[in-house]
Amino acid sequence: MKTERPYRFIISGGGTGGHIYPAIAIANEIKSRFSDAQILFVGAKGKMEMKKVPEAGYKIIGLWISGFQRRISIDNLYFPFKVLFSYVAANRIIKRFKPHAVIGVGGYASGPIMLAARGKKIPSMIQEQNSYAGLTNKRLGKKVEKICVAYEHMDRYFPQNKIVITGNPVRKDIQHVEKKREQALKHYNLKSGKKTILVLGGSLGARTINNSIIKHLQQIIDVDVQLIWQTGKFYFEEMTSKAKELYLDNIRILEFIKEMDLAYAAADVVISRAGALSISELCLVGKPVIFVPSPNVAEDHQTKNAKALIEKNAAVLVKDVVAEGKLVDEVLVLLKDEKRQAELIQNIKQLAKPNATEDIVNELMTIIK
Ligand SMILES: CC(=O)N[C@H]1[C@@H](OP(=O)(O)OP(=O)(O)OC[C@H]2O[C@@H](n3ccc(=O)[nH]c3=O)[C@H](O)[C@@H]2O)O[C@H](CO)[C@@H](O)[C@@H]1O
Repeated sequence: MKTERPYRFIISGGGTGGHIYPAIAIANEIKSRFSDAQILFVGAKGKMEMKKVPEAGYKIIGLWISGFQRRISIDNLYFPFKVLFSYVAANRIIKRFKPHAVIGVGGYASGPIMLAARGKKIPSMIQEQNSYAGLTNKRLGKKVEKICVAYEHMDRYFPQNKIVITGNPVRKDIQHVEKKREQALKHYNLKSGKKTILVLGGSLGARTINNSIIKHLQQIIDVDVQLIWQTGKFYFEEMTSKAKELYLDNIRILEFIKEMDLAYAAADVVISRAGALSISELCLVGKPVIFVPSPNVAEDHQTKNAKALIEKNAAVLVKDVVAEGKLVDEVLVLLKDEKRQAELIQNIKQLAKPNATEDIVNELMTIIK
């Protein structure tokens, strides 16, 4: 394998922020080491990465690929063709771009590109964000050189000798939010004398969390705390129109948060889905958090992600089924209890992996040598 520079890497995957942002963090770290490196992203047509990756300054090619729907769907008729076409397209991309290595971050596009890379004996690596591995990654795990993971016991899914525990790559600006509180409150036009709750529903938003907040919004308004509430694009209009009737001086409702560093910096306590990247970021920023894991993900993996923290007394868990009844009560209790907050902050910070991105790129360099 020739390794003369400039290096060329393909990063494949996407679908949600939990796959896209780690991919961008890895790309930025490669660029900071090798400014002449060429990086090509490969995603799925129509998915979030086709917008977010170019916004981050990288080129992306979209494959015609999607998952097999578990419910009966007309789209499933196309599925075998999509697999075939995307595999052919992936081979063409690999042949033209001639990468030194391919990194798969999960999501539909990972499969065809990683398989095409293996067919051409190009070194490849998986970055698995969750405490659970999906079917595609489990299969790919047998074929790749390295698997960078964020949780212990991943040998349940992958060959032990390929696993390296690095943590998840987190965007650089999220790593140092301590000094940004005043700037953050100003950004959201909120007051520094008041407590602030940040509500996050993962990159796509979370219906149960939104319903829990809207149902008890008056309770939040009554205790005079501030709210930064990310609804996700599917729920934004519904939530803003329902909230309109209330007095909203302390409430900021947002479809999607671009400046996550400022959102974290402004927060005293956080309510969040338990997506792997949100968890890694919350460990780094060290905030008291109540997790409401999504029950709608493969093998209930968000509950497993969250439990890894709950077992260490590093976060609070409210199950999705009971959230509408008790989430707002729980967050208001936590907001008053500074002793409990301090305990959670201390424990969650212990789980942070601030060097994850550097360690992943170190591993990447070993597979091309
Ligand atoms: C519904 C679903 O399939 N969720 C999965 C998806 O999560 P999903 O993409 O929802 O969530 P994650 O928590 O892993 O990551 C969210 C990312 O989006 C960013 N963000 C979020 C909201 C916002 O307004 N602005 C913003 O920038 C966060 O800072 C974070 O970097 O991938 C994760 C990683 O494989 C999985 O653990 C999740 O189970």
